[in-house]
Amino acid sequence: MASYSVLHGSVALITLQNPPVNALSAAVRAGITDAVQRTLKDPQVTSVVICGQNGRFCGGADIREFGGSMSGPPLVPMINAIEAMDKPVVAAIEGVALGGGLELALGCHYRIAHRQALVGLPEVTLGLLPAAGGSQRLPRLIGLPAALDLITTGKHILASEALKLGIVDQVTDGNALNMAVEFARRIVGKPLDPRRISTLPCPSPPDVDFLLDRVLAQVRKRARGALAPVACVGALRAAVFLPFAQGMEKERELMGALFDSGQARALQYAFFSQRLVSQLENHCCYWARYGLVPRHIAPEEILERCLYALTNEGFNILQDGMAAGPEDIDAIYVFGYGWPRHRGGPMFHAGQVGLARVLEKLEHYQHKHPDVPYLKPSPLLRRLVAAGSPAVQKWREFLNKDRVHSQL
Ligand SMILES: CC/C=C\CC(=O)SCCNC(=O)CCNC(=O)[C@H](O)C(C)(C)COP(=O)(O)OP(=O)(O)OC[C@H]1O[C@@H](n2cnc3c(N)ncnc32)[C@H](O)[C@@H]1OP(=O)(O)O
Repeated sequence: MASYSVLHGSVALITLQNPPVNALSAAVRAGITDAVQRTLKDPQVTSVVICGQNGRFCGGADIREFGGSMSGPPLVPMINAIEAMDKPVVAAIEGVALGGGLELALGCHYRIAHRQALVGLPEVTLGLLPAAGGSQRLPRLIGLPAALDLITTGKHILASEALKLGIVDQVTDGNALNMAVEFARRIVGKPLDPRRISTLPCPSPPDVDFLLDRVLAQVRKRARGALAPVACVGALRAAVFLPFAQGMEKERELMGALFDSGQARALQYAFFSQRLVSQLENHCCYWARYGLVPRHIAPEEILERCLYALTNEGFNILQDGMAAGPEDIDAIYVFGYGWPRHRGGPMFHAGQVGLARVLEKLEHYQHKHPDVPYLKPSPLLRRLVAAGSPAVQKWREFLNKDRVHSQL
């Protein structure tokens, strides 16, 4: 939800309330929409400040809502309505203004931030793009090159850097909310048209096509096969070449294609699983509460059982002749499945770890879990170890010999 109060008899304060990061859930969007209506109707109110509860402006759209059907007022018309207000609206940014949170702030006429606050449009890291007007407003505010950098990387930057880029208007080491309220009182009566970012032209360099093509090539190389960074460049291209309303249409169309993609679902799953893992401690408390003694599982055990079973299956695939050599399997993992390039691929990595060690581990886990077939060491792995664990480049010699024998 969002609370509404009036300070000094004339400054409406809208406070986002959805701990811990004041994400823009349906209830928060409804609260903001109601509060905006109240400020419009209240003749005593001459300016508005939007802030977040507990020193955090807003962590963006509520990612947990993405899985279900959307309810409540949509974000885009809500932000457009704020920008269109004829009373100045100031965002008081403390803690974070990320994703939809920054997009909300970009719909305000001014942005005042605490120096340590973090701002950014990290949607790309969730397989999305900033589709609440962020891809159209940010380049109009700070120019195409800087917007391309922020939106295609999704990085968070400090408010002090955001000030240099022109994203925020003022930073303070003190209380950003107090400063925003004082600022809001002072600017009453100043023209608002130049502060409505959607009405501004999008400043772009003369070699704009060259720049967009170069960034597109870079993002394709950096995140092979990822859809979101490419869509982000497409949305920014629209910001340069189309009027705001048509750019918003393009932003919506591109977001539609991303939203239901397996990539977006996978990245959002990864976001929550990363946080769940860090709550492992709490799971221990849960066990203790019910008087259960959990079996201690070291992180290495989880890693080794997954990794060595994968490698083991690679040896079986090689032996069956389904892949010509270990390089085929490694290339699939590095270029198709994001295996860290600096580890060469699962088969190369097995060689680095030591084939004898991989075999020993598989035997150990097979002994503990005899019902798991993937842990039964591959005959090829055994033969390679017996032959003194040759380097990965030599494995083909063993394979060819095996395959000739098996065809006789
Ligand atoms: C039309 C579409 C428009 C816009 C699209 C978007 O806005 S997509 C969302 C963009 N925002 C983000 O990607 C920010 C994601 N959050 C973070 O990066 C961090 O959580 C943050 C805000 C920097 C805070 O970090 P911190 O380390 O302090 O906390 P933690 O990450 O552990 O998060 C605390 C709990 O909050 C939950 N959470 C965070 N952000 C969101 C969110 N946007 N929606 C829903 N929930 C969010 C997080 O899961 C943690 O929950 P818990 O149950 O405690 O594990």
